[in-house]
Amino acid sequence: MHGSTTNAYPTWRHNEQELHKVGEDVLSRMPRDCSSPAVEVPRWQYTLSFEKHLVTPKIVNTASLTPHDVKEVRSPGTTSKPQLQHIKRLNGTIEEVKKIVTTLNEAEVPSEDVVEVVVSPPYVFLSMVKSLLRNDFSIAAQNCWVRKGGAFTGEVSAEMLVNLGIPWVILGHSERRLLLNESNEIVGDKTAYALSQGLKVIACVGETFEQRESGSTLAVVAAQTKAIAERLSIWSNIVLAYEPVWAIGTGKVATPSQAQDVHSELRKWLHDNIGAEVAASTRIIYGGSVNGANCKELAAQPDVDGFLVGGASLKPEFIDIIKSATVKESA
Ligand SMILES: O=C[C@H](O)COP(=O)(O)O
Repeated sequence: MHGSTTNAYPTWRHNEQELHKVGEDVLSRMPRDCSSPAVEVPRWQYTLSFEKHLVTPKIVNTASLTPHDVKEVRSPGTTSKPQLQHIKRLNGTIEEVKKIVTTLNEAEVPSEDVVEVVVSPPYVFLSMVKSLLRNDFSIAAQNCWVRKGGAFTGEVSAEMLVNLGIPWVILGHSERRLLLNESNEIVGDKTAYALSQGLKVIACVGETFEQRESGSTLAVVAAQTKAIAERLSIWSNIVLAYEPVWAIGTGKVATPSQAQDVHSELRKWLHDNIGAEVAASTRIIYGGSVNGANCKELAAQPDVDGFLVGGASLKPEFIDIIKSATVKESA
């Protein structure tokens, strides 16, 4: 669907000319702003991100793993079970990661048919977490290469994640969009390729503070979503994560109304541009300063299907966040 760019990324064996072509292609698509989109999954999803103390999804810092995100997602009217994903950024040590996993393993949380929990540690901890984590929780990587693996030193391919038995990958997080210049198109390409290899994707979208202030929030998330949607034909393995950049790690959580408004518009966009079934079945989770105190009210919003949690996932309150998946059921 990308025409000339479809085969622009060589595989293992390529020559210098091919590499140069890839580099030019990537650079030519680097964004000058930060508008981007996201994806889908079953109803409820919780993503725990150990940003500074834990181990999972995102690669953030190296020294300390902090539980960065716990997300709960529930999509209205879907048969799919909740999904909880635990994401950790680039922080942490082996000891810290083990401690977090132990806490998760000992936690009493709703059953798998109520909430799906996904833990996302940095690459280097994926195998360890996979071997230690309870079987009813899943694992996600925090990123993967845009195309088939090859001579791209330092990158990790979707094929490698599949080979490791990692079922999920988070793509398009605002930190990668903003700090590493990942454009909407690159995020869309990454999503399509990861899905083609059998990975399930949590695709992140969200506006900056300036974009919200200028009234372009919906246009930004729609453009981000469109760049993903136009590269997909099947939506069963995608979860969309709405993460307003201004709320990530700031303590300034979106109000339930703000979150619901954007989630509702994203679902409407899916309905109008993809179809009613995809709109109803795609989980749209919220991320950005979710904690034990605000999770229930957010989870009660009709179009909030789970959370992508960062900082709070390092604390005991992340269990409360997971449990908020039951809020709608008891309403
Ligand atoms: O990956 C996690 C999200 O970016 C949210 O992070 P946060 O819960 O620390 O704001």
